[in-house]
Amino acid sequence: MGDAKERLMEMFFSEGAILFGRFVLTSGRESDYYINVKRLSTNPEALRLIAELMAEEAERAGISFDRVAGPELGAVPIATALALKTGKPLLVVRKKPKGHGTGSQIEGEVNPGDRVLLVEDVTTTGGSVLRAAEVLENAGAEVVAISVVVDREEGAEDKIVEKYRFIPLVRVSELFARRDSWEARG
Ligand SMILES: O=P(O)(O)OC[C@H]1O[C@H](OP(=O)(O)OP(=O)(O)O)[C@H](O)[C@@H]1O
Ligand SMILES: O=C(O)c1cc(=O)[nH]c(=O)[nH]1
Repeated sequence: MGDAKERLMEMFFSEGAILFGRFVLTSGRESDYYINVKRLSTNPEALRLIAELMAEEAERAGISFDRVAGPELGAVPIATALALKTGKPLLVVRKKPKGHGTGSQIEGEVNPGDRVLLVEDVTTTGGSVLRAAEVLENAGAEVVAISVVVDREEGAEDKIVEKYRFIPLVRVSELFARRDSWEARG
């Protein structure tokens, strides 16, 4: 765990996954930084580390699950990598039901009583991942935990733990604590 997490945290800096400037977030909030986890989830080494850490942390927490789910879009490669790592089938939760064809909001087979590990790339308010959890529950699934690559420590955890186990791999304060030493390296 230690080495994999350290390497992943280093990659936030080396892969340019932390941006500074003025950003509007999905919740409408504004921020002077942005974590672009897509820089990591599109990098094979980082994606593998994320899947390994998520699988390890779920095991350490004693969480057993039948399926892995990821909300569109940021969590899709992460959930896919975790499905490959664990051998558990994948569910993809759309932001909205598909407007044609099946009309479904969930891709993949979900059955009543399925225990689902729901993953996310970033949590700020937690609103996006909680909406996806509700979609899964409306289909009869049980969300046994929510695992996220980075929690921005802006309130998501408090809301999520009201109902679910929450497993952040990295808290944003851990990244900021490494910023000076990373920059000092030149
Ligand atoms: O905790 P919240 O306040 O809901 O914010 C976090 C959400 O915002 C981002 O998604 P975005 O809407 O940018 O979509 P994308 O993954 O499709 O790029 C991110 O992937 C999370 O889903
Ligand atoms: O809240 C968001 O929309 C958000 C914040 C962030 O740092 N990164 C991201 O992809 N989304």
